Amino acid sequence: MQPSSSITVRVPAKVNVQLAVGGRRADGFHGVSSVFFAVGLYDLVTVTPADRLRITVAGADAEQVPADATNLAAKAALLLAARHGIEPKAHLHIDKGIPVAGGMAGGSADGAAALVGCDALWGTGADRAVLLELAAELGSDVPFSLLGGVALGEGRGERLTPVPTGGGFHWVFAVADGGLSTPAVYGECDRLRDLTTGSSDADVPVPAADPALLEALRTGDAGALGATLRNDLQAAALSLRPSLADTLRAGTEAGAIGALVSGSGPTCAFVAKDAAAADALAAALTASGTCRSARVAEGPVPGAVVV
Ligand SMILES: C[C@@](CO)(OP(=O)(O)O)[C@H](O)COP(=O)(O)OP(=O)(O)OC[C@H]1O[C@@H](n2ccc(N)nc2=O)[C@H](O)[C@@H]1O
Ligand SMILES: Nc1ncnc2c1ncn2[C@@H]1O[C@H](COP(=O)(O)OP(=O)(O)O)[C@@H](O)[C@H]1O
Repeated sequence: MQPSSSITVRVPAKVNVQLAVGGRRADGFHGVSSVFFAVGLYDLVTVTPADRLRITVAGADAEQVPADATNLAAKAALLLAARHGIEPKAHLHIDKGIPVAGGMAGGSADGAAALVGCDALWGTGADRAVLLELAAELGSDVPFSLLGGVALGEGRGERLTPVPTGGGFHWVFAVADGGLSTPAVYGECDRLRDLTTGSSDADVPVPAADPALLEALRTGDAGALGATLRNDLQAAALSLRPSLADTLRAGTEAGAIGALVSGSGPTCAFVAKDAAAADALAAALTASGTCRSARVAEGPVPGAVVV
């Protein structure tokens, strides 16, 4: 394939409609049963030929995103180039639409988008299985950003099985001021478990997917989905950021049919019964003063795709 001048990849955010967290593993990760759900808030990653690897970032909170080799998109480009024994010559421009450090896998999204974009730019022709394997090396959530839709993530979240869904769902996301660190939230989860059980690992049940939640997804039943949302990191996120309780309450009082912290937070996610209810809920959340902004999104949507 001839290298083209510029390739743009669109990649969605995620919310975990279930995040069941097991005990710490020997490698420091936690076993999870994570039902990932891709929603229509997007980053755009544009890959252009260059004489070396360059990263630029624009969009909301761009100044909080590293424009160096620690950026997950840069790591993805370096990994793919090393795999094929080529120089990582590309300019990766990231346009952030996904809240930064918000529990919506924005960095993972950019890692997945960079894999897809660089593979297309360099004509390396990696097949899906190879991209998924490289994605898992980059981070637990990166494979899902490639796949999109709805999927059950096991292991540390990287082993994916698609989950069938019976239609679209309407979401509102309350974006907070400032982020939360994912390792800090897992650490707080362990600390809280230590306090209550004396051991954070021994008595923690092996996480498993909730059949009622899978059925709600399969039938497209928003009310049943709202009733079965679960996030084992929520108590830890609330412990580190108590004001999130006000956000969750504001959304519930404004008519949300389900509410939870998205992943490690601090973004709060709300299920609405239809598009009009989602708009009304977003307006009420904005007026409540309990979040920086409220954004409406539908899902599920596909993973990283060249546009
Ligand atoms: C919590 C979740 C929920 O989907 O995402 P966010 O809400 O932050 O986006 C994920 O588990 C985050 O996945 P990701 O952000 O890819 O994490 P990684 O880079 O693999 O790991 C970062 C750190 O998080 C902790 N970690 C991550 C995954 C996991 N199953 N157990 C863990 O304990 C570890 O401390 C690890 O060093
Ligand atoms: N491309 C990227 N976009 C956003 N953050 C990134 C990126 N690459 C590295 N990071 C770092 O990862 C941290 C977590 O960001 P992000 O992936 O948005 O949040 P979360 O892990 O909560 O979903 C950020 O604070 C930032 O320092």
